[in-house]
Amino acid sequence: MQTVTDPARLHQLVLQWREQGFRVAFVPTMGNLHQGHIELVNQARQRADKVVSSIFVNPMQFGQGEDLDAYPRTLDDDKNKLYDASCDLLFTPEVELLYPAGIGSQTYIEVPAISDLHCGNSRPGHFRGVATVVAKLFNLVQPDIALFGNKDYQQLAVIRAMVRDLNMPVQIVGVDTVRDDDGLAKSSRNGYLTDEQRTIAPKLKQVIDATATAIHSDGLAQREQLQQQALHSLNAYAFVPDYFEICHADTLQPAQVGDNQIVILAAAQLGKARLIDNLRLDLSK
Ligand SMILES: Nc1ncnc2c1ncn2[C@@H]1O[C@H](COP(=O)(O)OP(=O)(O)OP(=O)(O)O)[C@@H](O)[C@H]1O
Ligand SMILES: CC(C)(CO)[C@@H](O)C(=O)[O-]
Ligand code: BAL
Repeated sequence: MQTVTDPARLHQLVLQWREQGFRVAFVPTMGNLHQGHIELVNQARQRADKVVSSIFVNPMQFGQGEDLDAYPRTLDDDKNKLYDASCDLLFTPEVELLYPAGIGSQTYIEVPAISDLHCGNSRPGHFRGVATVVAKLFNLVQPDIALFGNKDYQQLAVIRAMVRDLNMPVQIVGVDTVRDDDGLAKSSRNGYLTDEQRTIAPKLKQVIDATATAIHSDGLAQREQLQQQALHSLNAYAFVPDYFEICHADTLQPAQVGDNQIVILAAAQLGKARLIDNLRLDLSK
């Protein structure tokens, strides 16, 4: 596996592959890799001849007071994991090389409507930062396909909308959430949890599952009450919930009676960790 820090060198290498007719898959990450990331690389490996991954803690998607400085940086360990997963090329740019104009002067991409909801409401400018860096990375890597986790459901929706609206020639693939045995979605930020908080953390998924069971038996007429109950349960378990919303799976707007494609989206603070999780439901079945 080759590691490249210079964007121009990365571009040169992938262009050579393209000239040779190789199909290129891309897995962007912020590092501190876990089995969720490795599943993205494994799926990329199955779908392409060459796999490129990036590790870049993107300052543009972090707000004031968020954990940009504290975000875990474990590059040597990450490189070993990517090597073991047969990644071909790792891109680890410096901030100054990826944002030569400076972040404040950088041309940006704003995906309207969907970026302002849920996580975007709590983290203003977050999805502008995500969409912009992903577009920059796509331009450098020029992948045939790019893989993202369904755990970051809204992020995936923002990226799909960007690719559609800007006619980007890349296929976006969503990969199912990899979980610990007790159901907690693997996340780099789980490392912020104390031992006691780690025992509480799986309750987030349990509350989502209980809400799904209620929707399957009673439908969506009680949507707001179900949301309130879920928030109440999370509070009782010592989370500080950010949002718990039962939404249409595509628009991410509040689900209406009669909608079949549903997603339950939740975010909650537990100690220093902001945890997110979600569940897709198909009510037509
Ligand atoms: N448990 C998981 N299963 C599958 N994919 C995941 C999982 N966690 C993260 N991913 C995906 O990995 C990619 C990189 O995510 P990122 O590096 O931010 O990791 P993360 O664990 O989500 O960290 P964070 O705590 O910052 O949210 C994204 O596409 C994300 O959706
Ligand atoms: C997609 C991404 C790599 C963009 O910085 C990041 O938001 C992430 O790791 O999910
Ligand atoms: N996985 C999403 C990246 C972030 O929280 O900034």
